Order: sequence, then structure tokens, then C-alpha cells
Amino acid sequence: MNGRPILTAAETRAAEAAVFATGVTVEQAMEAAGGVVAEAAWRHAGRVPTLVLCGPGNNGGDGYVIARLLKARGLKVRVAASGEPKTDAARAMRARWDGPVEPLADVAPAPLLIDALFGTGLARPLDPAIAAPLERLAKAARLRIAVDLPSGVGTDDGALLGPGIAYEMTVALAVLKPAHRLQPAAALMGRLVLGDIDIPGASKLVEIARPHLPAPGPADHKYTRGHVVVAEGAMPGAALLSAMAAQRGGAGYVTLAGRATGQGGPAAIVRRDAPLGEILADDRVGVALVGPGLGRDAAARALLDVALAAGRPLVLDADALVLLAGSGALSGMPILTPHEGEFTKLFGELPGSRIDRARAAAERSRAVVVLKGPDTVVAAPDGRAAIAAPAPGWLATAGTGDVLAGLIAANRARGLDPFDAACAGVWLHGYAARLAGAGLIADDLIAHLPRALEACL
Ligand SMILES: NC(=O)C1=CN([C@@H]2O[C@H](COP(=O)(O)OP(=O)(O)OC[C@H]3O[C@@H](n4cnc5c(N)ncnc54)[C@H](O)[C@@H]3O)[C@@H](O)[C@H]2O)[C@@H](O)CC1
Ligand SMILES: Nc1ncnc2c1ncn2[C@@H]1O[C@H](COP(=O)(O)OP(=O)(O)O)[C@@H](O)[C@H]1O
Ligand SMILES: [K+]
Repeated sequence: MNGRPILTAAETRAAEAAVFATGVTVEQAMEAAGGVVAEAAWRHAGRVPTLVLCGPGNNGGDGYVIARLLKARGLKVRVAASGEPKTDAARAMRARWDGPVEPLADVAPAPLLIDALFGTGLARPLDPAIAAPLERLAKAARLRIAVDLPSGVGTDDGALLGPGIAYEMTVALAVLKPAHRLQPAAALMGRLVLGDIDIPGASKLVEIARPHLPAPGPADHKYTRGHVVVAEGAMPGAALLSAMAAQRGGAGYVTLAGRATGQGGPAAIVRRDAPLGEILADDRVGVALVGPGLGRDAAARALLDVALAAGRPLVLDADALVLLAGSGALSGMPILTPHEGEFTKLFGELPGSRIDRARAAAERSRAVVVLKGPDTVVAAPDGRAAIAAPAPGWLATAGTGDVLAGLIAANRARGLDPFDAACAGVWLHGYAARLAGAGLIADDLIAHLPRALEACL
């Protein structure tokens, strides 16, 4: 798993401090930051009259640099500030801006608005005296560009601390921060550009990257590619969706275990109406998926108990998660795939961001937790975590979770470790959703999985 690192505000400051310790100055870093944003703005918007809003900290310092560089390219640039700069570097950049600085409260709008009010230093909700003019100027602009982050979002949790303006572009400086990927902030970013300013960062939190999933080779046969067993329950359609997703997601052998034999779906699915324990006793079984359409009655509980006792790698979804509420640590590092509702039933109300909550849940359950939603987070008990790039809202339709569970099962069965299998499944799911496009239903995702797999060869 080696997606782009995502650093919190404190980690970003530490990464910057490490670079400054080598002799690079804050002013140099700020010149570089202003340079990448000015370049991105120029490419995106061209020769457009521009208003740069500067805050009191180093985000504002970047703003003064951007204004100077765009003016040097011949743009009509005005600057408005919420107050005097408070850091040495920002003061230095303010001094290098040779135009006037207007007060934010009553400045006139411009077609291009560049927001350098606050970045990673925002510590509390925006004051109305800043939020109101920001909103007014953003509404009146034709294009809005955020420097590092839209002003008014929580860097580490993606919470809204301001008016929630949607930008056409955000230029993230040095590294991605959680707010670039966590909702509701992530939805405001527009096109997200990462501006390299030579401040490297490493983190246990990454963006989910395209996995490398090699094609089967000469040494492979159906079992080496992975044997997935999906347990059927009260609603066999859900298990069928999971089974089909596991097949199209690359599993070499998929067994549907249960009573509803012969109900639609490809002939290539093996259907067995035998006790689940007997089916899972086969050493060639790479993973058991339990939960989609399982039901929550005694029969469902009995199937779950059999799966938990079987000693095979597990993917537990949907009803299985509800049945697990109140249980402690699990053995064998299963993968749990709750949406928010299932997560709360399973783990209660945990504090912090989605990342904090997924990590705490993973640690408590000793499982890899996939906290699903528009900003899916994957977390492992060892602290590794990953956030998906935004997926299409069209995924909010019945059965797409069953498809995700089947995909994760296929990747686990092919031998990926639980964290990597979960991340690979989430990536394929999001990619297939983009391919399937508007109006998708869960079945369409499955039809697009071969092309998603192709992208990972
Ligand atoms: N640290 C560095 O050396 C570099 C930082 N860079 C920029 O600097 C930003 C971070 O700079 P800072 O740490 O100075 O933080 P910010 O510029 O985001 O804001 C910090 C300032 O805002 C005040 N503040 C916080 N919340 C407020 C609120 N709700 N209302 C009013 N005032 C509030 C703080 O008291 C402080 O004065 C990054 O996002 C990036 O844009 C870049 O210039 C690259 C180099
Ligand atoms: N608004 C949204 N934007 C992007 N992805 C979403 C959104 N809502 C749901 N999803 C994704 O769709 C899937 C829904 O899964 P789930 O809630 O288990 O549905 P079901 O049980 O009907 O299959 C998850 O992968 C989730 O991340
Ligand atoms: K900003």
C-alpha cells in the first residue's frame, strides 16, 4: 500500500520543521508555495482580474506571493486582508507586495477569487466578520481557487468551520491533509492539485492508490486465484451480488453456500446446499464472506458462529456486523465492512474524525475496518489507515455494499493481506462506479469490474 501520504496539521508542521532544520527558510518555502499556486491559477483561469484574500498567518503569506507573481504576469490583481500579518514570513511577503491592501469587509469582488485566508492553522470556526465577506466575494466571483485548503474547514477532520463555499480548484501544498479527502470538506475542493514545494512527508495515513493486481500466470489454477465462499441467508439476492462481484473481481472459484440454489446468476457459480462448516473445512477455501442478506435471526447467528470458528480468512458485512455488536477482539484479522449505521451498532459512538473512529474500531476488534460512505476509510489495528478518493454519489443505491464485500473477498482470497485486500476492493469499486456512470445500479458495477481490473494489471 503506497498511496499518497496524508498528513494532519501537526504532522505537516513537523515535516516543514524538518526541512527548515536543513537550512531552508520559511520565506523560501512560502515563495515556492506562492509559485505553485500562481502557476496553477494562471493555467486554470488565464488572464482574469483577480482578488487575493490574505489572512493573518502563513496561508496569507502565500497569498501576498501569489498576488505579486500574478501581477508580474500582467494580471490585474487586488489584495484584501482580514488584518495585519502575524508571522515574520507573512510580514516579509506583505512588504514585497507593492500594491494597496484593502480591508476585507467592503472590498469589491473580482472574477477570480483566490482564498488565502486560512490553511492548516485554522483553530476555530470563522468569525462572521470574515465568513460574511468571504461568502459574498465567492458568490460574486466566476472562479474560486483555495490555497492549501478552503478557508473554514477542519484540517484533520474535514468538518465545516465556515460558510462551505464550493471552489473550482484547490492547490494542496506539500502534502494532502485529511480535509482534502474527508467529507463534508472534500466536496468543496473542486479540482484538487497537489503543489510540490519540496517538503516530503511520510505518514501511516495514505490515499488509497490503484492496486497492482497481476494477471494469472502459467503457474496459476482456479484455486491459486482464490476460492471465495459466500454464505447465503434470508435474502439470497444480496449474497448472489457478492458472489458475482467476487467472480468478476478475480476469484478463481466462487461457492454460494445455502438453500437458495439455482436462483439466477451465472452458471459458473458453484452452489452447495451443505452445512457451512463442511464447506469451510476444505483447505482450498481462501475466504468466507458472511453477512450480505444473512438475516439476524437464530439461523443467521448460527451461520456466523460456524464461520467464526472455521479458522478461514473472513470478510464480515451487513447483518453479520449487527450480530457481532458487543463482541470484543476477533481472531484471525477479519475484514469488517460497516456503513455508518452498522459501525455505530457495532462500536457505539466513538469520538474524533472518521479516521480516528475507524482506527479505534480496528484496534478494539483486532480487525481491518472499512468504514464505508462518500469518504470510505480503511483502518488496521497497527495504525495503518487509508482514505478513498471521492467516489460517485451514484453508489448510494441498494446492493453496492454487497458488491464491495465480494470484491474485498476476492482480493483477500488471492492472498493480499487484509488491509491491502480492503484497499484494493475499495479502489476497484470506486473505479467501476466511475466507469458505470450516472444512474448505475449494483449489477452495473459488476459488469464494469473487468475493465477496472484491467486498469490494475
Ligand atoms: N509553515 C510554513 O512554513 C509554510 C506554510 N505554508 C502555508 O501556511 C499555512 C499554515 O500557516 P499558519 O500555521 O500560519 O496558519 P494559517 O495561515 O492557516 O492561520 C493561522 C492564523 O490564523 C489565526 N486563526 C486561526 N483560526 C482563526 C479563526 N477562526 N479566526 C481568525 N483567526 C484565526 C491564528 O491565530 C493564526 O494567526 C499552510 O496552510 C500553507 O498555506 C506555506 O507557505 C509553505 C510554508
Ligand atoms: N454518497 C455516496 N458517495 C459515494 N459513495 C457512496 C455514497 N453513499 C454510499 N456510497 C458507497 O456505496 C456503498 C453502499 O454500501 P452499503 O451502505 O452497504 O449498501 P447496501 O447494503 O445496499 O449494499 C459503499 O461502498 C459506500 O461507500
Ligand atoms: K485558504
